[in-house]
Amino acid sequence: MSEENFPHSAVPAHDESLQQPAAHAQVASQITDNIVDAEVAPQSQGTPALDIRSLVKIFDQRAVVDGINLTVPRGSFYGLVGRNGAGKTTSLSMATGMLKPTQGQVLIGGADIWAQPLDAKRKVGVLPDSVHLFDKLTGEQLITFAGRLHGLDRQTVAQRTRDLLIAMDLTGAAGQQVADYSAGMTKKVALACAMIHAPQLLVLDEPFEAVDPVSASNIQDILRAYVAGGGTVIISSHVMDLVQRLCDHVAIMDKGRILASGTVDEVRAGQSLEERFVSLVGGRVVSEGISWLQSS
Ligand SMILES: Nc1ncnc2c1ncn2[C@@H]1O[C@H](COP(=O)(O)OP(=O)(O)OP(=O)(O)O)[C@@H](O)[C@H]1O
Repeated sequence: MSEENFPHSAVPAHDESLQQPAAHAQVASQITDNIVDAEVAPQSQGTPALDIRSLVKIFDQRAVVDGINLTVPRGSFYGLVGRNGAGKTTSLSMATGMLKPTQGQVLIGGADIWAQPLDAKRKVGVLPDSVHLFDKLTGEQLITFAGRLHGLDRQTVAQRTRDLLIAMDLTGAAGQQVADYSAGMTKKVALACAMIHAPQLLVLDEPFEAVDPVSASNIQDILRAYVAGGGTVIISSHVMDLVQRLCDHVAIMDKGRILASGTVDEVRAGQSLEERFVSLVGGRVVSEGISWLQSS
């Protein structure tokens, strides 16, 4: 995504009207409308946004990611679903250069994440699973810091920080230390940091976990518009309804392997995604409950 095309709705951060929910919703939708990237769209037929080839991670002599292949087309909204411990976070950590694979290759927009890390990392924004932030900074300082780390000039960073604070409904907490944020607010400020350099690809590990429904809807609107403008999003989630509603592609992962991948309609094959997931992955426990848990 071109930096110039990132939203620049020049709404002052201290505009009191932003404290009103309706005004906030209006501004958020204005920002959403603006996250349309004219430069990314024409390339959407070319190189995949993310190409994972024969990726393996061995921990303690156990392959927790066992030779996965995944091609994420540009302009797609891709869901990666799996049970706890399936290997989603490990895969996404390797895909974004945070964890060295035992074997395999990852290309981001054609750039090898290990051989051309600067080129590849410029193209991607990452929301990791467990977020370690400089939490003595305020939310505004943290987003600004992320923008400056990406080499953006001060004015651009200031505009984008303001836009992102509004979009994430964090203007009221902009001056508060991140250490004092709730889990959902921390997730949102981390998401803002992942987006500030207007990457071509967003890799988001459980982006809606702990986020309130209003903020989740606002973030979903932003991500949909980003994809409509040619950006690519990959999210991991356990929530099948969300993935079925939000994503156009999905991969089902279990025990370090991809069991099915493709468009959501292809993968669910006439069933709901949840039914398809359970039928592929199995693991439903048939029991009569825990006897000692019954009230006497
Ligand atoms: N650093 C590590 N050392 C050893 N084992 C690890 C390490 N990190 C992850 N694992 C193991 O790898 C497997 C996959 O973990 P991972 O976090 O990728 O799963 P996940 O699909 O993201 O799970 P969840 O949905 O619960 O977040 C698990 O069995 C986990 O215990």
